[in-house]
Amino acid sequence: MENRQRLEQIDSGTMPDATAQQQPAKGAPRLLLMGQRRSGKSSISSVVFHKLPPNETLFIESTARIQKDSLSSFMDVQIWDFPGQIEIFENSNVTFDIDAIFGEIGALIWVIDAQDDYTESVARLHHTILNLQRSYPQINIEVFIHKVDGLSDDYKFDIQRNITIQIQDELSDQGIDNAPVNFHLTSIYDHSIFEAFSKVIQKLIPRLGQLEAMLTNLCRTCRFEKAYLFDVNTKIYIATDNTPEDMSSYEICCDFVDVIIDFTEVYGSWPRTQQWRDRLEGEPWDQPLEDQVACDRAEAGMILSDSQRPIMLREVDRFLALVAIMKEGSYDKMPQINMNVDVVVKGLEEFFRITKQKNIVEPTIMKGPGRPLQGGR
Ligand SMILES: Nc1nc2c(ncn2[C@@H]2O[C@H](COP(=O)(O)OP(=O)(O)OP(=O)(O)O)[C@@H](O)[C@H]2O)c(=O)[nH]1
Repeated sequence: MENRQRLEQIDSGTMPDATAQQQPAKGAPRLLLMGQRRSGKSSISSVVFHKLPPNETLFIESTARIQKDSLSSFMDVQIWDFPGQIEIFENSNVTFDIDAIFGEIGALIWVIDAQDDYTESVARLHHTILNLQRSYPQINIEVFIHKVDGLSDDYKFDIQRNITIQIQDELSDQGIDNAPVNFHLTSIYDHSIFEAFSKVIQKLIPRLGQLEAMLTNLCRTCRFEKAYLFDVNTKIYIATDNTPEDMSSYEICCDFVDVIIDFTEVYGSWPRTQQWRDRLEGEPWDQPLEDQVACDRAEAGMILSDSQRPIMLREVDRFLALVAIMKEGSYDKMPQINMNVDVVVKGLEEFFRITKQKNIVEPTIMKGPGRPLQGGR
């Protein structure tokens, strides 16, 4: 208890924007950002969760205390950003309450600066994994090999191979062969950081397989190339169909979400005047407006000029949107496509209504040292 209080005294800082005012949701899975000083932890958190333009991270000051942040979206998540100099397991000045940090954890994200000498960071990561394996063997450890912008593909993959082999060899020397450690190449200057976070968050979603099956079926029936379910505020995709991963599709869909959000922020929404409505319902359409629109939610469409492929966005709820890239020539089938999308959107709504309720009824799903979240991949 004393340790917990001490921890709370150390970590009273928050991020400088509106979401930071919220108290971290109790029982919400926690993502811990750890790694060496200046490896890019605060930048990652600010770019992904606070939309800070990457160039402005140059002015972020070094973190002196644990920064706690909470994301209230389709699911509540806490993000704890640790100062690089804090050594949790062997600290002669402060004893940390390890259970207060690692209980209820969703994942530990270890950030390694790929543009710097990473020997010490890898040694600390190894030490951390060994300590966690004793009490929390199921905690997902996600290693972000970060700042890979400006590095050639060969060099990036060399670094990834080196780090992976080093960690695996050292762990297997200690008799640990199946530690849940995953590696991602990331940079805040492109979409790779959002993609990596998407993969981390997806592991926290109960029954992810059902979501993927819904999107896979939708792609098959509507002949979509790719479909993503986006958390619109962070551009994290929380599910996609089962066709092979395709970074360029994800980038296009991310940019489309950005355009729609920016457009909405600038122009907002406004009620139609009666005069405007009369014009829309008059000649040559002669139908009530409600019968003319495909759905009663926000939707948007655009044709990609590179190959005449339409891209569509449909709001699911205030946090989520379905974004799909269609095949060339799909415009002829729009009525059918709209009907199918309607059904899937309703299904998605129902899915989140049920899983949210379940998580409230069964709080133990997200508790317990190192317990995996139910249904995680
Ligand atoms: N080139 C490049 N620089 C990055 C990237 N991410 C962060 N940086 C830069 O790295 C520097 C350190 O970033 P911080 O986010 O303060 O690092 P930190 O890990 O939070 O540092 P501490 O708070 O000291 O632990 C900043 O100048 C960032 O602009 C990236 O993906 N690529």
